[in-house]
Amino acid sequence: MDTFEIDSALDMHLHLRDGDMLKLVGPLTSETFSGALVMPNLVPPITTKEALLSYKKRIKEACIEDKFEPYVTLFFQNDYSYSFLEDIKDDIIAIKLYPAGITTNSETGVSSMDVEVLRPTLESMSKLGIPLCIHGETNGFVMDREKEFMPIYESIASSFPDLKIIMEHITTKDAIELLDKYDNLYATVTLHHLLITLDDVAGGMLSPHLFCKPIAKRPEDRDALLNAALKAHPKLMFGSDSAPHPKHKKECCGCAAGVFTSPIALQVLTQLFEENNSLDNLNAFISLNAQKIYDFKPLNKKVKLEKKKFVVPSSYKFKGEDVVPMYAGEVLNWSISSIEDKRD
Ligand SMILES: NC(=O)N[C@@H](CC(=O)O)C(=O)O
Ligand SMILES: [Zn+2]
Ligand SMILES: [Zn+2]
Repeated sequence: MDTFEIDSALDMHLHLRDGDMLKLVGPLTSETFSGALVMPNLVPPITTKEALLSYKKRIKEACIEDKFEPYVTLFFQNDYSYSFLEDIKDDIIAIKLYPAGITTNSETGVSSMDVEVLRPTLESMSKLGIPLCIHGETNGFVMDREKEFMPIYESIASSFPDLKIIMEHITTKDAIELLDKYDNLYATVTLHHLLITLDDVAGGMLSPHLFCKPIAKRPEDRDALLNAALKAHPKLMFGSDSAPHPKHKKECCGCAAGVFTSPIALQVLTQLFEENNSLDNLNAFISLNAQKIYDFKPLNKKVKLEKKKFVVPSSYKFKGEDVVPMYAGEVLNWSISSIEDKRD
């Protein structure tokens, strides 16, 4: 097969940032994706309706208007009242919970993952039907953080059976196995975690552009993630976790965590699914599963890809911003050939 069509691609975990960085990366996602779930970890994080609506407006201005829907989220706090959540419910797709200090801009996240501490907000979310997205890592040894978080997912899932819980950017076989144990547990997986292991990050020369949280794991973890994605496991969605940081914050001492994949995601996914004879499942993985899990209908946007070499730019620049994508300077087998969009 030399061409492939993706119907209404959705990125269910995306960092669009703000200011000039938003103006740089917004168009790169909105050109080809129909919509994206946008993470709230700005500085300060999105915790009020005012901040949420004005961020959504800035995203729409930065992106190609009318062709892209940003599904915005709120940063989880323990003290959100029921009436506040009831009022904001229709403006958000989910609420994102970060353990304090576990990743970029999560300092004001929750300091305890005890279900009883989280109960008031989770109870309101459950009653109002607001899904909960979680960055699931403990502060244990870096390779074990996600695995150690599994009992926490289990206690939330069993305490709130009506709450939809999304394990964000899963990186382990353990998380894949947990998916099937609870009806209300779902997950996103990134492009890079389908491709790399810790060896690619630190096994040879250090690759700062592949450094992210959670850190890439073992080959058996990557294989479990890839198998589930290739068969379009119905509880698994594509979420790039494309997380741009300025080049000088990646290529330095104290490298920021995050891999920037927005401009290459569709091409590389097509290549990966083709190589594994699974192209028939790609539209489910990249769009249909998310539509079912979150229960919405995206804007209609068709992207055609063709088997033609695409040289990944060495970096993307706008004003003072300079961001290096995954596979910078390398050649991909697939490229975008046309984009057709129309509103339903
Ligand atoms: N994934 C990352 O390594 N970084 C993300 C935050 C996150 O998703 O944990 C970021 O905002 O930079
Ligand atoms: Zn995260
Ligand atoms: Zn993220």
